Amino acid sequence: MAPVRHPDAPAPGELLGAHYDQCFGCGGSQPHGLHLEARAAEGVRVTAEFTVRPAHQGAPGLAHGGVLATALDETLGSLNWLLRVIAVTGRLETDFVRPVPVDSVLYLEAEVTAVHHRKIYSTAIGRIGGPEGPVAVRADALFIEVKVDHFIENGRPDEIRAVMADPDQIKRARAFEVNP
Ligand SMILES: CCCCCCCC(=O)SCCNC(=O)CCNC(=O)[C@H](O)C(C)(C)COP(=O)(O)OP(=O)(O)OC[C@H]1O[C@@H](n2cnc3c(N)ncnc32)[C@H](O)[C@@H]1OP(=O)(O)O
Repeated sequence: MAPVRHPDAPAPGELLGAHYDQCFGCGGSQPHGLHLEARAAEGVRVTAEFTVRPAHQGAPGLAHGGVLATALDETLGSLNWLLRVIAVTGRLETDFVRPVPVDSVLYLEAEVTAVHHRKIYSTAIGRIGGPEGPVAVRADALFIEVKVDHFIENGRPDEIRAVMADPDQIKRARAFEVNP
């Protein structure tokens, strides 16, 4: 089935903000994290930006492939907020097309292509420098819808309790959006 944008999804252009401040992909409290910023786009699409820092190197002066896969995973994961579905990555298939130098901005675009029961199919592309830049990475992903119990049963109790104690209801909901 074609994906359906939730009526309460953030408006196109709106920054999604971090879903969890300890998230390695988007959280502000991870000094070496990606600090990726995703923005809602039209339909079930997002755009995102991530600046490659020295802490993200694999080879000298170049981004680590696993870090780039994280940027793709994080961007693809943020699509689920537009569907308002709690889901985790089941499969992430990545093409590394071109090396990404430290200090460059990776500009990402992602969209949900189809939904089948609990399965959410999505795709993403990352370009160096901006929307017209050369393609550096691509990914196709399968996210699987889960209940919040997935996190409560599998996560560490201390972190779960800390999130549940947050008086901010939106923050509580978003922490479990994908990966606490
Ligand atoms: C905004 C924030 C962005 C953050 C982005 C970060 C996102 C993440 O990184 S999440 C963390 C990484 N992912 C995980 O930890 C998930 C670990 N895996 C799991 O917990 C489980 O395997 C889980 C929940 C994915 C699936 O388990 P379960 O709920 O038992 O589902 P299961 O019945 O096996 O599968 C459901 C369907 O998905 C399919 N499926 C499951 N896994 C896969 C896979 N890897 N490849 C292909 N198909 C799969 C199954 O075949 C099945 O299909 P169908 O309904 O057609 O028979």
